[in-house]
Amino acid sequence: MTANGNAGGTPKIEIRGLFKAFGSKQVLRGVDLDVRQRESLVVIGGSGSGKSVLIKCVLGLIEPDAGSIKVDGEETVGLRGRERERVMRKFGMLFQGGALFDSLPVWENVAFGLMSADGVARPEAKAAATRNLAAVGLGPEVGELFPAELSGGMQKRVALARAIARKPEIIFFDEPTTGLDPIMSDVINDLINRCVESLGATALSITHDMASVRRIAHRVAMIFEGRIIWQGPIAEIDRSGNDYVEQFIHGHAEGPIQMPVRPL
Ligand SMILES: Nc1ncnc2c1ncn2[C@@H]1O[C@H](COP(=O)(O)OP(=O)(O)OP(=O)(O)O)[C@@H](O)[C@H]1O
Repeated sequence: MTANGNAGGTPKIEIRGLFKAFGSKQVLRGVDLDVRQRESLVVIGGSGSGKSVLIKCVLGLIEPDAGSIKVDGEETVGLRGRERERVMRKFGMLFQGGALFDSLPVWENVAFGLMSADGVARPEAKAAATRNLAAVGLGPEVGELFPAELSGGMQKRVALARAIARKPEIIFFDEPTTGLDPIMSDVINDLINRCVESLGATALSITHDMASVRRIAHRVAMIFEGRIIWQGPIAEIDRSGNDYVEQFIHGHAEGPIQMPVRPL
């Protein structure tokens, strides 16, 4: 992806001192992170390190115990009802697994938000869905199929078409390439870049897939034990000088990140 032009100004998302525990399990322990306007930031980290919890806090699906999450400079922690909806209107999401509605044809999946939240009439919504499907390389005939009739890669494309349908300012990608072969992963990464660029959107993603990170990230942040322990431009990830990042990007079992494994 090309480097982003706007490094200054108000961050699109500004996270400060974010804490979240579930019972006695402290997951986020003071996350500080900025996502700049129109940049693509990817959060990496091991399984269970809190990536999904972090993204859910930003989305308002989980209430943090402490801390601040500003979107365009506006505090969003604690927003409810219409105020929360107004912020949600800026967001598009591509969930792990696609999260398509099995009972609806593809075009209705793509047009769902347009019809239900924006009140767009069915014919216009269908035309918009067809345009969005074309943007991810799918013909209008795919719109008439049901999700179960599609391959995993096509489902991801449909989920991407749905994520961009309402022209969000910020798009969240949760493991966008999980379960795809390397070639289809590359197609999806490329589509993500094109969609984010053509919308002029800001992207916040989480993934384990380093090939995907290298394709879609302007900047990378690594989360470990509930804090951001390294962040920097993607061009610097191979010379981070950080042992945790080194271990993660090379996938070594040995290193400072220890997986608790009990003997058999
Ligand atoms: N609703 C919840 N209730 C209780 N514990 C939770 C809840 N959501 C997440 N956790 C716990 O928080 C920790 C972090 O989970 P999270 O899903 O954020 O990890 P992750 O970094 O996204 O992992 P993965 O890469 O495997 O998806 C885990 O130990 C998980 O069990």
